[in-house]
Amino acid sequence: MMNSASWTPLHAQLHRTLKVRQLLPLQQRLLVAVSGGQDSMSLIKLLLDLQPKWGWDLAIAHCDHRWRSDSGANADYIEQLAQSWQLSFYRQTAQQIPKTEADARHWRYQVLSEIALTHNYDYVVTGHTKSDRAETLLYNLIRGSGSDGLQALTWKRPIDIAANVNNTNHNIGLVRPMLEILRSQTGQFCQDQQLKIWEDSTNEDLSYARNRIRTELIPYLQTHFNPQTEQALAQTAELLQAEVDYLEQTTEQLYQQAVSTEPESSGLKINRLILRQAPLALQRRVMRRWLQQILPTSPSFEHIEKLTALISAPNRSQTDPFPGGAIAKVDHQWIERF
Ligand SMILES: Nc1ncnc2c1ncn2[C@@H]1O[C@H](COP(=O)(O)OP(=O)(O)OP(=O)(O)O)[C@@H](O)[C@H]1O
Repeated sequence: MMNSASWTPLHAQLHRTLKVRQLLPLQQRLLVAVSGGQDSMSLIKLLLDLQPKWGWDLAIAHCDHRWRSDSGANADYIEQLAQSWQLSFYRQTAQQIPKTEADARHWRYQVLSEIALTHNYDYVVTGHTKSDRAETLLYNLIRGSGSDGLQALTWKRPIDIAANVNNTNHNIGLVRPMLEILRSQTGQFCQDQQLKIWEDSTNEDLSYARNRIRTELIPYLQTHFNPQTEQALAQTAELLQAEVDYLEQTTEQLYQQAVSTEPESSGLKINRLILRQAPLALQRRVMRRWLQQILPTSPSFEHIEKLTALISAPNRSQTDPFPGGAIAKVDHQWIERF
């Protein structure tokens, strides 16, 4: 058991968040993703200290992208820490060095889900913070994302199981328990706890946009507009998340009512009379849902708008071809894919 002197306000905050949001139930097997940076180092230390109260079985996973000459030493350091804490340690080294941040992320989640599946972990836990949430929201806002992108980093979602892994009966949750904690707090915590951290210089090389949001845009907004910018953005993300959840549930119900259940149409017809009653926000979402079924790529704003226009267009109206060559056509109350 930890002594009370090492119980800090951050321990209390995380403990409370876990309780209130019911993110990581008692006694579960948790695979904690540790990069060596201040956020995930704080995460593992905090979870380790809370472990006696929750009875989890903790382990560490580290993915070595081989981006830096000292990345092996970073992995060794985390391995030693795991040993000193008597935790299982899983290390995966990239065969090919990922070229972009997105490739690296994709590989990382694949590795994490494979380790979790193979070794029977119920949850993968990452160290994303409130600051990450604020940055992700801004990043997506600038790129023209709708509310789905602006909800920016959810607390909990099922992890995408890699396609090459067959055993999909096992559901693994991805949990981000530190979304109420700021990066400045994890920095301070590592200092106070004398946790050595590995600064991630790859950010500077590979993720210009994200890095500049962090080092230029947020400080600018803090200085000139609102010192609590990170709080404000993260709060917006939190509100949007609940709204998006609600809209998605309603969309699913409407979609199920509107899509044809005739066996020969196999979901390729949708009833526009039903959709006509619905507000535009739901029309767009149902159309996006339908397009996701019938297009090979993810639908763009323009695709969704073209299809939504058919809901009130004259009979026999049709769209231009979508990627993959399909078109959508109006046949009385139906919109059909050809
Ligand atoms: N090399 C790594 N090995 C293990 N876990 C990692 C690694 N890199 C990142 N993580 C995990 O992911 C969290 C977020 O890291 P970071 O912000 O660098 O990733 P990101 O790519 O911006 O996030 P996202 O994956 O959501 O896009 C870290 O706190 C850590 O838990």
